[in-house]
Amino acid sequence: MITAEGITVAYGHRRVLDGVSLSVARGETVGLRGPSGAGKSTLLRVLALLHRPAAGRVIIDGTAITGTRYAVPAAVRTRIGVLFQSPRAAADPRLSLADIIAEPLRVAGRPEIERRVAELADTVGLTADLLTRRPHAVSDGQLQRACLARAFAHTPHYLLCDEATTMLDAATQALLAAVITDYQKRHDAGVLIVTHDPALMTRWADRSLDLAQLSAAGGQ
Ligand SMILES: Nc1ncnc2c1ncn2[C@@H]1O[C@H](COP(=O)(O)OP(=O)(O)OP(=O)(O)O)[C@@H](O)[C@H]1O
Repeated sequence: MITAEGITVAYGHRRVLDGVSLSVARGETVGLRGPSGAGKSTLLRVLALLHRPAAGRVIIDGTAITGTRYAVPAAVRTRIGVLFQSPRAAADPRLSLADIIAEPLRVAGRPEIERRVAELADTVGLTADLLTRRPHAVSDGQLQRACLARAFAHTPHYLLCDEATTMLDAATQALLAAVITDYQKRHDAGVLIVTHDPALMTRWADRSLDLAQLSAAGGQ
């Protein structure tokens, strides 16, 4: 299980999250909603160990985490995969799609990177001809698939999706959701989706949470 416990975050003097708690178990899909600016992305970044909260902690499979990013042991850090809203902002425009997918494998010094990239590309439905292209030469949907393959690189226990299908057409959105659901079934992964789309939330999430109800008084 991945748990946020009493998370408080302030940017300058402005408190964005105030003692927020939530948990996502392996195998379940949790939807997180809330008005724009409520702090959904901020909470997701805290859970992804990208942002250190002013108070509270993240607990992953029973281990309380101290620190963020590379200060967290790789064995724990790699249990989390993240997919952001904009693949263009999340991918280096100078790299080929193959290199984008390979990034986390190279950082970890993994062997047989080419084989693993081909396997990951296959998982998300990217054909070999697309892998040599750079982001400007593929669609948003294709690039988001590469970002999803990258998120799967270390076979995470938890996948955090921040409005990850918002800018895609309905068909591509459904395809990505199917890929994620299939991954979830195969690996018993916990999935957290942040979305403004009530239909998507109903279709996809096992349960949905309203960020406004997760702070100190009503954490769950
Ligand atoms: N790095 C930052 N520095 C300063 N303020 C920030 C930063 N990141 C976010 N904020 C502010 O914190 C508040 C919460 O932002 P956040 O993106 O977490 O909300 P959100 O619920 O995800 O919004 P949206 O649904 O519009 O994406 C917003 O007012 C935002 O402007």
